Amino acid sequence: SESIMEEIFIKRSQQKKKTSPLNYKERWFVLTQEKIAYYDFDPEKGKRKGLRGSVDLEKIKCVETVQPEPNAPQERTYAFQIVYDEGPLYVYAKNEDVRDQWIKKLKEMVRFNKDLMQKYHPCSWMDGLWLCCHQEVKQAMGCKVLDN
Ligand SMILES: O=C1Cc2cc(OC(F)(F)F)ccc2N1
Repeated sequence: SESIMEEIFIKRSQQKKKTSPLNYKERWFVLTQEKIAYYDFDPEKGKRKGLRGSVDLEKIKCVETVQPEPNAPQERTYAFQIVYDEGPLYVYAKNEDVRDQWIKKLKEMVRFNKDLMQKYHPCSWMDGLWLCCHQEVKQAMGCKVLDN
């Protein structure tokens, strides 16, 4: 189905091993009724290229802001997390307004999902541990209660 929102975000790769380097790539994100997908794109032509991945909205368990990583560069200030059954995904917006628009819309679209999280991690998973609570199990229950 047609797109609801589109945006260029930086995304953080999933770090398979705590010793493997993290990398950050600019991707073209497209939100539709059933999924959030991201693509490679040509910045010169402003053209979308290949699909790189997607997450079905029904698999999402949490969409929240996340604290910037320690010493994050300015382009990774406005961070948010999309948590699904395979773990957390980190996305960085160019400003607070764009980030908050996407979080608001994603929350609205997943509000009836089953197994939504009641607690989340306010900091990211990095190098084998949660930077908020220092638990070393990626599936560890969130350490902060979600209000409202
Ligand atoms: O390795 C990956 C794959 C990925 C996808 C993504 O955005 C989402 F949710 F798929 F739309 C955000 C971050 C990452 N990191």
